[in-house]
Amino acid sequence: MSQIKEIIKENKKAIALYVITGLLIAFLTNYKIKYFQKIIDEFNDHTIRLNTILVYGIVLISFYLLNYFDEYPKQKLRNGIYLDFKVQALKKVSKIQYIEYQSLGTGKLTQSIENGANAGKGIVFDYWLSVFRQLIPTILFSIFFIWKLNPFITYLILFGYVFVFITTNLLLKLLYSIKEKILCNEEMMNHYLVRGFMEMVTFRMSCRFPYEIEKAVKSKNEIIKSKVKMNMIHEAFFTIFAILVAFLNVGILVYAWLNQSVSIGTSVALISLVENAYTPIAVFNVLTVQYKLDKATYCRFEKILNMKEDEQLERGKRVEVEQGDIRITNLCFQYNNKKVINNLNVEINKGEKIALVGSSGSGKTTLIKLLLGLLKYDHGSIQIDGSELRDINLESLYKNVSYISQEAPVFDGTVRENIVHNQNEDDQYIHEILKKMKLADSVSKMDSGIDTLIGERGMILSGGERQRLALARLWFQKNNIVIMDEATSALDNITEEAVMEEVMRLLSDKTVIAIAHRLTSIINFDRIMVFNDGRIVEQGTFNELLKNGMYFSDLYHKSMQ
Ligand SMILES: Nc1ncnc2c1ncn2[C@@H]1O[C@H](COP(=O)(O)OP(=O)(O)OP(=O)(O)O)[C@@H](O)[C@H]1O
Repeated sequence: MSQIKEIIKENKKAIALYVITGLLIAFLTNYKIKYFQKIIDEFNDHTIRLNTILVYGIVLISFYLLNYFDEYPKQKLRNGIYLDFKVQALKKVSKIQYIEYQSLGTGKLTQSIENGANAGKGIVFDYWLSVFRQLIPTILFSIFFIWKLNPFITYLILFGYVFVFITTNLLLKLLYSIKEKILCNEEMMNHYLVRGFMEMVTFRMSCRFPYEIEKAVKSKNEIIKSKVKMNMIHEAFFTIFAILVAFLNVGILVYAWLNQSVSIGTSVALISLVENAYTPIAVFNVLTVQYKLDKATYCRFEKILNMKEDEQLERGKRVEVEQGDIRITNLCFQYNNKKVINNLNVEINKGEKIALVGSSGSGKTTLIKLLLGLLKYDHGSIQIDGSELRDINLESLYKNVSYISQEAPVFDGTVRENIVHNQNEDDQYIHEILKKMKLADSVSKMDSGIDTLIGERGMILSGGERQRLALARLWFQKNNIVIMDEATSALDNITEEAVMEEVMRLLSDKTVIAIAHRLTSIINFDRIMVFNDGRIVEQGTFNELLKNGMYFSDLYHKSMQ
C-alpha cells in the first residue's frame, strides 16, 4: 500500500479541498431540509417572514455553487489518481530487475495495469474520499437532524443499519469468486489480443487465428456471464435499500397519522432525512463491496509494483569509462539451475575489437547481458576500467556504454529520436550519418523525412534498415565501450561491408565487443572468442583460428555450406 500513500501525498492539496467542500455540501444537504421544515411550519402557523425565505434562498444558492466548485478537485482527483497509478507502473518498468522483466507477458501485463490503475482509483477516490467527505458526514448530519425532530425514528434507522450490514456481508462472499474469474479472463483476453497483434504474420501463415479467436471468444463469454451476475447482485443492494426506505416512509406517515402532535413540516422533513440517512448507507455498502473487490484487483497490480528493482541503477559508484578495459575472472552464471556461463576468464584491452562466436545457445548474449549489468553474476568478477561491475552505478555506466540489441534495436518514435534520442543535433549532420549508413534514400522517401514515426519496433522499416538506424546512433553517443549483438545480421554482404567499414572507422579507438553469426563480418577483428557451453574454447585472429581452431573451422565450414 506504500504506492497508495505516495499518490495521496502527491495529491494532498486537491484532497484537502475536496474533503472541505464535501463536508460543507453534506451539512447544507441536511440543513436545507431542516430549514424547509421550519418554512412549512411557519407558513402553516402564519408566522412566516421575508427574512426566513431570503435566508433559505441564500442556503440553496450556496449549496448549488458549492456543488459546482466541487467539480474542480473532483475531476482533478478522479482522472489524476488513475493516471498516477499508470505513471507508477512505468516508473516501475524503468527500475525493474531485468530477470523479473523477462517473466512478464505484454498482454497480461497491460491488462493488469489497466485493471490495477482503475482499482487503485476506486480505493482512493471512489471509496476512501467518498466515505470521509460525503457518506459519513451526510449520515451523521441527517441522524443529528432526525434525532432533533424525533429520537424514536433514530433508533429505528440504527436498527435498519444492522440489517443492511448483515445482508451485505452475505452477498460479498459470492462476489469475490466472480471478480477473480473476471480478472483472470480479462487478462487472458488481452493476452490473446496483444499476441494476435504482435504475431500477426506468424499466426496468419500458420492458420492459427481461428484457434486464437475461439479462445478469446471463450474468455469474452465468461467475462460477460460473470459481469452480468455481478451487476445483478450489485443492483440487489439498491433494491433492498429502496424497499427498506419505503417501509420506513410508510411507518413515518402511519406514526404521524396516529400521533396528531407531529406537524406537516416535521413529517415531510423526516421522510427526506430518512432518505438522506439511507442513501449514503446504500451507497456505502455498494462502495464497500466495490472497495473489497478493488482491493483484490489492486493486489494483482501491487505484485507488479512490488517487483524487485535493480538497486544498482541508483546506488553505487558513479564511473566515467575513460579507457574501456574489461577484466572477467572466474565468472559463473545460471538461469534457475541451468549453468550458462561456466568459469569464464577474459581480458579485453582498451580499443580492442572482440568478436564472440559460437553455436546457438552457447551463452554469448547472456555474457553481454552480464557485462551490461542487466543480469547479476553469482560468482567471479567483472571489472570495467578497474571498477567491479556490481559496485558501479548502472545509470552512470549506461552513459558510457553503447549497446545495440539483438531483438528490436529501435523503438516506436521518429527516425530522429531513434538516432539522437533527446539531444539537439543538427539536421545536416544527421543526414550525413544516414548517408554513411545507406539510409538517406529510404528516409528521404518517407512522408516527414527524419521526423517520420517508424512504428512499433520499427514496423515500417525493413530488418536491415532497423539495424542501420540503430548503428547510426553510435555517431551521437561517443562511448568508449560499444557492444553489438548481431547488429548486422539482417544486412546483405555488400551493405554490411560498406556500413561496417564506416562503423569500425568511427570506433577505431573504442573497445568493441560484437556477437556475430556471419563469420565473414568479423575477419578484421583483433580477437575472436569461440563459445561453447558457456566457456571460451578457442581464441585468436580469424586466420589463426581458421588454421588451428577445431570449433571455429567447423563453424566456418558449416556456415559456408
Ligand atoms: N530468461 C531465461 N531463462 C532461462 N534460460 C534462459 C533465459 N535466457 C536464455 N536462456 C538459456 O540460456 C542459454 C544461453 O542463451 P543465450 O541467449 O546466451 O545464447 P546465445 O549464445 O546468445 O544464442 P544465440 O546465438 O542463439 O543468440 C540458452 O540455452 C537459453 O535457452
